[in-house]
Amino acid sequence: MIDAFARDIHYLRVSVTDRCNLRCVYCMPEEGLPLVDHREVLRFEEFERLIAIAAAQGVRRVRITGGEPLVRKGIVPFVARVKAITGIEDVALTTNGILLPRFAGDLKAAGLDRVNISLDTLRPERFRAVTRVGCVDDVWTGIEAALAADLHPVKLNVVVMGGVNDDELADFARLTLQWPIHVRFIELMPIGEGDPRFRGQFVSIEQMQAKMAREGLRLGNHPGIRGGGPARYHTLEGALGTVGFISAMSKHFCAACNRLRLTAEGKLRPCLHSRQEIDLKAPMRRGAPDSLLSLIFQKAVEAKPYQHSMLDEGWGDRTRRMSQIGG
Ligand SMILES: Nc1nc2c(ncn2[C@@H]2O[C@H](COP(=O)(O)OP(=O)(O)OP(=O)(O)O)[C@@H](O)[C@H]2O)c(=O)[nH]1
Ligand SMILES: C[S@@+](CC[C@H](N)C(=O)[O-])C[C@H]1O[C@@H](n2cnc3c(N)ncnc32)[C@H](O)[C@@H]1O
Ligand code: SF4
Ligand code: SF4
Repeated sequence: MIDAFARDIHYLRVSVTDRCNLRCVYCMPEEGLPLVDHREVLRFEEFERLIAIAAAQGVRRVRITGGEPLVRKGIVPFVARVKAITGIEDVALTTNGILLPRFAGDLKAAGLDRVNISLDTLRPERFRAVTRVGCVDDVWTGIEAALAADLHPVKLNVVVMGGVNDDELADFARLTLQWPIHVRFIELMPIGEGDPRFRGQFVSIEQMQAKMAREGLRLGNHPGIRGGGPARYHTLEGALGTVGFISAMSKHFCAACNRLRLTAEGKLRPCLHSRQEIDLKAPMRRGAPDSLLSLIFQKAVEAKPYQHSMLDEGWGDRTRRMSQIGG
């Protein structure tokens, strides 16, 4: 699907649940969010139908996200069904990793291509503070399980926050000397719970790179690894993995945007930042044929803005947090 700015939209991010087993401070309020009623969340068969319709229009990559996708029952057979859809070449999952020890092998067997695992700190007490409930060892066991299952390339997502974890950049980067993993540093976005933190804790990619250089790390350019996202990759000499940067704010990558989002409630969101959402669930449940649902996909593609305006406008959307959009 080609949008109004000649961008090829071929990547669908599917949030299969708004629920999560963590409460990351920049993503969810401590008490959690009012849970969407089960009946309002799409059934896996409904997601499958919509993904097949998107694939028929040129979507080739699917990322399963959430909330935490691994807390939803039936996720493994769902992955297998998505992988079997004609036209889908790459099925990836973004997860906090806590449940990967249990699921990595089965996900691989079901056809999952790869995982991105979110981990913002290597320090146990800090991890507990950032996620409010989590245990960092569980994520490490999850990373090892993903590597053992060959869910390759295994990427780590690190949201960098000033005064919280920006003293761990070198530690994270050095992990790539010992492990074949791809560490990606992400700029904090003023979305949902990230909004009030943004002003005080934002660290730009340029600042991160300057800090790493001061700490003696020499990053060489790297042509990139398998993926459809916006990260720019570098590497340390002799490393098994890479170090990537996702500059969502300071140097956004919207001109190369390739994606649409489908929320757990069956709404198409043309842009991460824009509030607009287009409902697919109601027409689908009223019996709309594939041709009509295809048109709705096209409308969403047409509605994509050229770029986000988070720097000028901040968030201001009280109805949505990152866990509800899928990141
Ligand atoms: N501004 C912006 N940020 C995004 C977008 N998509 C993903 N991100 C952020 O980039 C980070 C990494 O996202 P992932 O879910 O790991 O996916 P990805 O980097 O697109 O995936 P691959 O490169 O295909 O592995 C997350 O913090 C997302 O919130 C987007 O469309 N716009
Ligand atoms: C919303 S989570 C959903 C998937 C899964 N629960 C996880 O944490 O990987 C997807 C990604 O969004 C990132 N994210 C959430 N809020 C963010 C914010 N305000 N700024 C930047 N990234 C954010 C998370 O760190 C994570 O990598
Ligand atoms: S970032 Fe992921 S793991 Fe953390 S609260 Fe949000 S959805 Fe859950
Ligand atoms: S912020 Fe919007 S336009 Fe920019 S890359 Fe993300 S989805 Fe695309």
